[in-house]
This record gives sequence, structure tokens and C-alpha cells, in this order.
Amino acid sequence: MTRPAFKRILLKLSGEALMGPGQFGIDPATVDRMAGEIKQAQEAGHEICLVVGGGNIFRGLAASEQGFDRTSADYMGMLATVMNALAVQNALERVGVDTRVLSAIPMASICEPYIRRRAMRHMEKGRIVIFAAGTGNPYFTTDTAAALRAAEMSCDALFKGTSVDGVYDADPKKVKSAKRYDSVTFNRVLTDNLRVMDASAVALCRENEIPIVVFNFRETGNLARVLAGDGIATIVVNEENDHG
Ligand SMILES: Nc1ncnc2c1ncn2[C@@H]1O[C@H](COP(=O)(O)OP(=O)(O)OP(=O)(O)O)[C@@H](O)[C@H]1O
Ligand SMILES: O=c1ccn([C@@H]2O[C@H](COP(=O)(O)O)[C@@H](O)[C@H]2O)c(=O)[nH]1
Repeated sequence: MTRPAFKRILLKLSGEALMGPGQFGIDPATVDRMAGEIKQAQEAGHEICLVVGGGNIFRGLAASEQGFDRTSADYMGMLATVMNALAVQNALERVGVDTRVLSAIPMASICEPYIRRRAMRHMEKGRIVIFAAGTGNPYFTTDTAAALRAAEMSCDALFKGTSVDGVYDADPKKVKSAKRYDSVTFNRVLTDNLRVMDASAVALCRENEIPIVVFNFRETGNLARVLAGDGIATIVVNEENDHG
């Protein structure tokens, strides 16, 4: 199936994708490989900004289920995304890509605060902007931050690089017979409660007509393939623009 090509994209890297073969934390070889692929995508003419998750280090909801105060746990999760953002920045700069980390929670000694117009300016200058600390608010996730920043930065699409190769009719890690969609509507994702992405992120993309492309970023070369409009992925769109 051939999908449309997108110029300006927001790439959401799930924290889990940064673990590589490990069960926790950051695998330097995996982050380096991803940085190389992101550089290649930029050289192919794509304007890229990134939102990095934190699930490889800390998830607020899981911690609150074990007795942590939810708000504190969510702030810890947001801090985890800053660590991941710095790791990705470091890897990108090692391969010669100019980057800026902008945090939704100001941390003046570490990175810039998130200011939309500054982010836009960085992108105009050809830098890769890495958005850290999610939305800056507890009770959200980095999926919602990705949808929000994609809208704010006028991105043509949100690419979710994760550990599954698309959206399935059930969680493929739990249901062996689950079937993958090539293309699916926002409404179906929401009504069938397909949990590859948060409902709030999906709704935000639906309202702003930002297609979501879900692909497996654990496989080498996949980013280039899906950006070129092929490769294994699922595109989530509004019915009326369905590319399926
Ligand atoms: N219908 C579905 N189709 C595809 N994946 C699904 C579906 N339902 C649940 N999932 C699960 O969604 C997960 C994808 O989300 P991901 O692991 O990237 O989480 P995240 O919260 O975005 O990132 P992080 O790892 O940073 O917490 C996969 O682990 C997959 O098993
Ligand atoms: O806007 C946000 C974004 C994230 N969080 C907290 O961070 C962790 C890690 O993010 P993931 O999206 O799960 O990778 C998340 O579990 C939340 O606890 C937040 O509070 N607000």
C-alpha cells in the first residue's frame, strides 16, 4: 500500500523503543541507530520535531497504583522524559545534527523552556527540536503531548515510533490472532478502544486533521520506509480523507 508523503512531521519516540533489547533504561546502541535514521530522514527533506516518552524509566500511573501520590509520580515521569530527550539530543549531535531540547517544565540549567515561537524559529533554521517533559501537566502522557505539539508546530502528520508495527484490532502483545489495519479511522480507534495511543491524543489529532502513522521503530530502516510512503505501518485518518 502506498501512503502519502509528509513534509513536516512530529516523531514520537516511545520510551520503550529506547530500551532496545533491554527491559529498562536507555540502550546507547539503539539510540545511536535511531539518531542515524532521523538524520537520514532530515537529509531526505523532512522537517522533524520529536517528543520522547518516559516509559522505559518511569510511568506515573503504574507508580500511583503501587501507592505513590499520582501527581508526584507524574512529575517523576515527566523528568524521565527529560533524561531520554538529553540522550536523544546527545546521539543526534554526535552524528552532526543541530538540535534543541525545549522542556514544558522550565529547567534553565539544562535546556530551553518551551516557547512555541522559539520552537518554530529553531525549525526554520533546520534544527531538530526535541520536546521534553510532555505537556508539563500531570494526568497526561507524552502521546497527548505529541498530538498537542504536532498541532502547535503545524505538522503534516504525527509518526508514532513504537514496539508494534501498527494498530491492531486488539493488543497484539496479548491477543495472538489480532489483525493489523493498514488504515483505520480515528473514530474506530476511539469506539473500539484500541489502546495503541491515548484517547485524548487520538481525539486531538482527529479535531485537527493530523494523520497518525504507527510503525515499529525497533526495526532498522523502518523510519525511511514509512516516510517514503511504504513499509509496514498503520495510518489513522478521518473517514473523509481515508487513504486506505
Ligand atoms: N490495538 C492495539 N494495536 C496496537 N498496539 C496496541 C493495541 N492495544 C494496545 N497496544 C499496545 O500499545 C503499546 C504501544 O504503546 P507504547 O509502548 O509505545 O507506549 P507509550 O505509552 O506511547 O510509550 P512509553 O513506552 O514511553 O510509555 C504496545 O506495547 C502495544 O502492545
Ligand atoms: O504530559 C505529560 C506527559 C507525561 N507524564 C508522565 O510521564 C510518564 C512517562 O510518559 P509516557 O507517555 O508514559 O512515556 C507518564 O506515565 C506520566 O506519568 C505526565 O504526567 N504528563
